[in-house]
Amino acid sequence: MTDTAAAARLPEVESSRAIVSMRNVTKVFSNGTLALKDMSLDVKGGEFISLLGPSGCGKSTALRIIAGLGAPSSGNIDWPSSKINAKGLPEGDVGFVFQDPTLMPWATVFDNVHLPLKLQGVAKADAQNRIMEGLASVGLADFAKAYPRELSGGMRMRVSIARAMVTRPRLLLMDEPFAALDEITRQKLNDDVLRLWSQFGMTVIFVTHSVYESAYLSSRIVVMRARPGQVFTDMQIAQPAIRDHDYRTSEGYRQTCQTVSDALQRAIHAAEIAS
Ligand SMILES: Nc1ncnc2c1ncn2[C@@H]1O[C@H](COP(=O)(O)OP(=O)(O)OP(=O)(O)O)[C@@H](O)[C@H]1O
Repeated sequence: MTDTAAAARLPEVESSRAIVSMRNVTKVFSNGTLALKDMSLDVKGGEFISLLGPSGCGKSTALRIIAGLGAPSSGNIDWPSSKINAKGLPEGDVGFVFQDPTLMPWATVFDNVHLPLKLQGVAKADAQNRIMEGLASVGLADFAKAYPRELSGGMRMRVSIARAMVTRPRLLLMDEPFAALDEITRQKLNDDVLRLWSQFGMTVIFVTHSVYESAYLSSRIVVMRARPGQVFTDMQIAQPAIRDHDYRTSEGYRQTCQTVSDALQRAIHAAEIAS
């Protein structure tokens, strides 16, 4: 993972056609909490969308509903261009990275990355090339035989990303994946994710609290508000196709951070007025 690789050119947004659409999704939990109200969002192929908002505004709830890890109370999720399985989910089209790497501690790095393919019935021998390619793509080809306890937090997260990518999902969902990591590791992983996005051209929805992270990564930022949780502002981010250390220190990046930060402040204020 060199700086050159991190600075790879980013993909174009494919088309005007959504690969997934949230349509008027409302979520009320069994304890009565209204987590989302009438949330609609069209996600187009090749986009890198950050869901940004204050704690409790429903970012994770929205992501989990898109992933099929929770059902909406009303409204629906449409997959206009995917083959849908019996559970109403797209076949093999979605990968999920959680804040915690959630690796199996008793299994090697290789076996952890094999898991999604194993669940699809792909034997280890047949998966060998794909797993090793996946590990190489996150700089961990030499750690296939290691156990999670032997890795740093950043390396464990890389394994988690390789595992989510091993089925080559069209849509990668990431729920605050780097929130628990130190700033230096976080910046490196931000560059890794941009490089993977460039290499594989998947669509990404990335949940974060960080204005700076969202401004660095995204082609589009959806700012959410709380009480009720819903989209407050939806912004296209006019950034250069190449993002690297120079971009991090540029006036363009500073201005984007300012614009996003202002939108976030307005979203927080709107929720305060409503409560
Ligand atoms: N399983 C649940 N049962 C009841 N309430 C829940 C459940 N999960 C989330 N909530 C509530 O729904 C609201 C939205 O939570 P959610 O985790 O989606 O917000 P978030 O924006 O991701 O927050 P954070 O940034 O702190 O992770 C919160 O009020 C939360 O307490």
